[in-house]
Amino acid sequence: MNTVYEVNGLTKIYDNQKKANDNISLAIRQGEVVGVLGPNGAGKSTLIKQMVGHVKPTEGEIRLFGADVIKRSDLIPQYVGYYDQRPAALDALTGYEAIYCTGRLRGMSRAAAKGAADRLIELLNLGEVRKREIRKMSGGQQRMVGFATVLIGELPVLILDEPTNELDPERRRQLWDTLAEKNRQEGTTILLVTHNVLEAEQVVDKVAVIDHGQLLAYDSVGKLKQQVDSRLRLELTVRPEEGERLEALLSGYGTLQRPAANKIRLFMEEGRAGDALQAVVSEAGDGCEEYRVVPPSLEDVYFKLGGKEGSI
Ligand SMILES: Nc1ncnc2c1ncn2[C@@H]1O[C@H](COP(=O)(O)OP(=O)(O)OP(=O)(O)O)[C@@H](O)[C@H]1O
Repeated sequence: MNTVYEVNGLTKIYDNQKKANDNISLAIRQGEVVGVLGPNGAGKSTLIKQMVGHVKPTEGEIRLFGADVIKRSDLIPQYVGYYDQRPAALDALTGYEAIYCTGRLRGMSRAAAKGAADRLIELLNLGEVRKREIRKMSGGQQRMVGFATVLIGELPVLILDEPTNELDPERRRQLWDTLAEKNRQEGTTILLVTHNVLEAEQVVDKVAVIDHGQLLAYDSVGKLKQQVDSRLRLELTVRPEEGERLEALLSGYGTLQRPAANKIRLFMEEGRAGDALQAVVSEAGDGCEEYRVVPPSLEDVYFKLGGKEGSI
């Protein structure tokens, strides 16, 4: 598999002496979907801004298809579609114009750009804002138009910084589905920063976890999960006054947590799940209002590796 991006020993110290990236090295191969996770201020945006040539590294190198992007920043727009929040520079254009013009800037013919803009408007349900100026759109609509401008031109690499911010659940799903489809059909390489860990899990192959500017982990979702915890989790919603009795009932099956008065979590080896469930079904009675068994999630990985609760 070809290497798309290679980041070696990347460090960024801003003028205020803030070290936002600290010796980060990673490689992204063709066709991979990589999620960058980490709490607020971890250094995620700083990393990708350097990868698209918007911020100059203090140390280290970044190669895009083998070329040094610091020396050859002209190559970036040819290969990389970068989505940074909303298309502020295009504020005075309508939805259609913004998408079409971006296609033209990427070298498409008039007919090709028109056809592609029409298809994207249809695909992303943007008919309502086709003729509306971007500055008069809602935040979510602006973001979806921004997303369409990234997609036009079928660039081989997409880099997206928190693309689902401000989007409603239906739009979020549409965005994730569109990215997954693009990756599957065109082999597009995708790097995205997101706080939607649970949603990202449906799409990403690999995860980079960053905190305090350092890369804490970089691996496939499956490998990270194994590394963090391969146990299943039984989650119960209980009547608080029954909590102690139920904890006693389950204590022999694994490790218990009581995250809230009405919640009990039991981490257990796969082989114990049947017996633990049996105990709940036959002995918990009214004390347990709801229960479910869940495998380790990307969210578990994130928290275990240093992500902070409340920051996603
Ligand atoms: N231009 C700048 N000058 C000085 N410090 C900066 C600059 N940009 C970012 N920082 C600082 O660098 C650190 C990393 O910021 P960055 O935006 O990369 O984090 P992030 O992980 O993307 O955060 P968030 O999830 O909140 O968007 C933060 O402490 C931030 O305050």
